[in-house]
Order: sequence, then structure tokens, then C-alpha cells
Amino acid sequence: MGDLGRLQVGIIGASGYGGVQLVRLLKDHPQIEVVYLGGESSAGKRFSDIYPHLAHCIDLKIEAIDLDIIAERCQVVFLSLPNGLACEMAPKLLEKGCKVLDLSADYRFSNLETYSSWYGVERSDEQVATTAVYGLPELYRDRIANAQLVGCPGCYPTASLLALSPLLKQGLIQPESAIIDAKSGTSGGGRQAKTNLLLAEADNSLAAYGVAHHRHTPEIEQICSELAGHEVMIQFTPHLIPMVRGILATVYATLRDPGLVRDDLITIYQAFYRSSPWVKILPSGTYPQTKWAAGTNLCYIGIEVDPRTDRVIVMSAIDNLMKGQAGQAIQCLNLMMGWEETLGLPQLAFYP
Ligand SMILES: NC(=O)C1=CN([C@@H]2O[C@H](COP(=O)(O)OP(=O)(O)OC[C@H]3O[C@@H](n4cnc5c(N)ncnc54)[C@H](OP(=O)(O)O)[C@@H]3O)[C@@H](O)[C@H]2O)C=CC1
Ligand SMILES: CC(=O)N[C@@H](CCC(=O)OP(=O)(O)O)C(=O)O
Repeated sequence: MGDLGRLQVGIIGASGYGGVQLVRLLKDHPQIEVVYLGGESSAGKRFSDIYPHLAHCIDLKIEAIDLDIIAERCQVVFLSLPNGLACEMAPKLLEKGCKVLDLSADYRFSNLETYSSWYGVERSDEQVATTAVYGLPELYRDRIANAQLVGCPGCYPTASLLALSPLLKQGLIQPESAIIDAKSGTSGGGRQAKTNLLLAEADNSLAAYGVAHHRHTPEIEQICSELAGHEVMIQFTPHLIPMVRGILATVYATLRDPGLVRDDLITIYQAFYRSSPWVKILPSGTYPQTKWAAGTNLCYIGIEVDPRTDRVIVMSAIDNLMKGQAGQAIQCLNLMMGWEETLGLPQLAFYP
């Protein structure tokens, strides 16, 4: 029998990296009780069969998906699944009164044709999709607070958009000049076995992938276009780096006013993120390291200007499984429930 004073929450996709991160974080959340874990190949196992060191956190059995049962037991459901599955499950959960937070790409797009052409999934849930809110609290706090369905951003878009938003919103750059060079640790690819994520393949090596066609490009462009007030195309190149967690996005763009200096921009960023507890603007001449964000929901931003080229260079570091995924989803839920945005989320990195 659950603790009825707390919000009853379910996680579908509990065995994956997003799922286990949610379990770990929600264990310390004072208002939440996890009452349901769901999965496919892991169904029938106990969570501690997969993660024995977390037996003291939760000892539920992972169940096969039955949406009626999930909706009976849960007020809120996190969907941490491969793309193309949430759109099959969310409509029924919403109809039965659950709030839904989707960690996949299914509910990130305002234009479903764009989603279908990049993700290869046809959709029949247009009406539900129009109710979804893009779960980047630093831009859409009020919309998230009133949402029943949140499409949580991708990890690269989170790091990139937090770096670009003040510049676009205030018309400080030529939008089409923006170039995002981003690096991710291997956990960004999920827990499924993939050859390129094997230690023997990824270790001692650094390489770009998805060049000129990564599926996070249209997601980044959608929000950049909204901020700029017109359609914008952005150059985005991701790289896989030999570490487990973290993303560093380095963004380059041409300033409209070449008279702007680094400290002007730092002041502008500080003002833009004044009410955003999870974004930290670094002091002049300081650049972020991914390890500072590891295990936290923080995004660290460093800013530089090159007066020779009139370009601004913004560096943004997050933990892809936290601010880039599970942490941000909980930040969104906090807003949806009217709780403090910081509730239950760690602020101190794993490292010194
Ligand atoms: N990893 C990252 O850094 C980020 C990931 N994302 C997105 O979050 C989502 C989850 O990612 P991640 O945790 O890395 O993925 P994982 O591959 O680690 O986990 C996927 C989960 O989905 C479950 N699953 C797969 N198919 C089904 C099904 N048909 N029915 C029920 N459960 C199913 C698996 O369960 P089982 O083991 O039981 O089969 C597993 O628990 C993805 O959409 C990803 O793109 C977003 C931001 C960052
Ligand atoms: C290192 C690595 O493989 N990263 C993943 C990013 C995962 C993610 O956030 O993708 P979704 O948009 O599907 O949620 C990738 O590039 O596909």
C-alpha cells in the first residue's frame, strides 16, 4: 500500500539509463513515491535484479505494460522509452487523468510532419500532440506549470538552447551564423548494446557523427526559430567522446553589434537567467567543465568574445542524464505540481 500523502508516480522504461536515474532521484524527493515500474524485456524481473546496488532504494518488480493498471495506480507517469512508443501510450494515460512526462522526442515537435520525416514514425495522435509543452523550464516555465503532457528536450538541445537563448531572444546575433559543436559521453546512447558505444570502440578516440543530419537539428531549429521570430537554420555537429556522462556544447555566432564585449554579455546572461536556479553563468574568463555538472541538474555557461572575428563563443556543460534528461523531467514535474523547481534535485557534483 502506497503512502497516499505523496504523489504516486510510475516509470515506464525503468531498466534504462533514464529510468534508473529517475528511480535514484525520486527516492530522495520528499513529495513523491514511485509505485510502478514498467518495461519490456525486463518485465518480470525485480529492479534489484538489474541494479543490485539499488535494492535499498526500491524493490519493486518491473511489470509488462498495461495502461489501465498504470493509470489506476499512478497520478503521474514518466515515459523513458525509445522514440515512437510514447505516442502510443500517452493518449490513453492522459485520457485516464494521468499527467505524463515523455523523455523521448515524441512530444517535442510542434509540427508532426517534421517529427515524422526525421524520426520515420507516422503519427495518429495530432490532437494530443498539440497539447504538449516543450519541457525547457528556463524558457517555458509558465506553460509547463499548466501542462498535462510535457515533451522533455533532448540532451544536446538542452545544452545548445541554454547557450543560445539569450542571444536569440534579444536579437544580439545573426541567427543563421550560429554553429553548435557538441560533445557527448556514451551514456547519451542509452543502455542498449551498440557497437560504437563499446569501450574498445569509443575509448582513446574522438569522432563526429550525424554530421549535417543529426535528428536533434530540427528540434534545436524549432526553438531557435521561435526565439528569433522567424525560421532559422542552425549548423549542429555532435561528437562522441570517451567518457560516460556529460555534454559540452560550444556555440559560435556573429554578433550584430561588434562593440559588445565579454562582460556586457555576461551581464545580459546573468539577467536572462536571474530566476533560473539551475543555470550558472561563470565569471569572466572561466569556462565550464563537464565534471562540474556530473550528477547535478546544473548547466554551467561560460562566455567569450573574439574581437578579431566579432564572434561570441558560448560554452555550456550539463550532465546528459540529469539536466539533459531525468533531472530536467523532475524539474518540470516540480513546476507542474507548483513545487519549488529545485525540489529533490542534487546541486553538488560527484567530483570536487
Ligand atoms: N541517454 C540520454 O542521455 C538521453 C536520452 N533521451 C531519451 O530518453 C529516452 C530513454 O533513453 P535511455 O534511458 O537512454 O534509453 P535506454 O535504452 O537506456 O532504455 C530504454 C528503456 O525502454 C524500455 N523499452 C524499450 N522498448 C519497450 C517497449 N516496447 N515497451 C516498454 N518498454 C520498452 C527498455 O526496457 P526493457 O529493458 O525492459 O526492454 C528500457 O528500460 C529515449 O527516447 C532517449 O532518446 C533524452 C535525453 C538524454
Ligand atoms: C551519444 C549519443 O548517442 N547520443 C544520442 C542522443 C540521445 C538523445 O537525447 O536522443 P533523443 O532525441 O532520441 O531523445 C544520439 O546522438 O542519438
